[in-house]
Amino acid sequence: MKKIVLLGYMGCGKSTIAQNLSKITNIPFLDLDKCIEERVNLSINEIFEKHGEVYFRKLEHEMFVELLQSSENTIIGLGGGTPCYANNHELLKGDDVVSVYLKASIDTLYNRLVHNKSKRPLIANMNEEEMKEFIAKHLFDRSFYYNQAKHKVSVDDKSVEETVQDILDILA
Ligand SMILES: Nc1ncnc2c1ncn2[C@@H]1O[C@H](COP(=O)(O)OP(=O)(O)OP(=O)(O)O)[C@@H](O)[C@H]1O
Ligand SMILES: O=C(O)C1=C[C@@H](O)[C@@H](O)[C@H](O)C1
Ligand SMILES: [Mg+2]
Repeated sequence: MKKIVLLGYMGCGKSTIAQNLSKITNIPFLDLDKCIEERVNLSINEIFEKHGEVYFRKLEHEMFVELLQSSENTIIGLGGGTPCYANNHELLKGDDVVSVYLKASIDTLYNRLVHNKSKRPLIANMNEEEMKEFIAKHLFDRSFYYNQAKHKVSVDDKSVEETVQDILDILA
């Protein structure tokens, strides 16, 4: 069964775009972060605080494998770091996987995240200057993994509808 997998940096719009794509295609959407939270009954912040990032990455890998194995067509929105750990990037290349990297510039990400960081533990405690520097370096480190996706869609200066249309074109 086909899995449409959306990936990219925190704030690139994976959850927002996946929800809208799901409405149009009638393919159910599963948000990996939400699935993890429901599995352990803790928020992402609480998992990081109580158990640390290594534990989170292990759960994230297990849940991603599980979602890929389900027998339904689904849209899966990954966490921002998912492709960058536990060889998860190899799973983006599977036969039944349509993986799409939602590519956003540092400025787009910064502008979206600066007032929206509290639920994102990696940046929650940074000031504005630190955040910009962090996003720039982090995106550079992660780009190799994001670029393993089969398709790439630029999201800068696009509305949600325009980005969704770009993905529909890929699926056509
Ligand atoms: N054109 C756009 N496309 C997508 N999101 C947009 C757009 N314009 C503004 N936004 C906003 O940017 C934010 C993107 O956040 P979203 O939670 O969808 O990203 P994410 O990639 O799922 O992040 P995370 O990895 O942290 O879960 C939301 O607040 C959304 O409303
Ligand atoms: O970019 C990341 O590493 C993360 C992104 C979020 O989606 C969550 O999965 C978590 O906050 C880690
Ligand atoms: Mg999300």
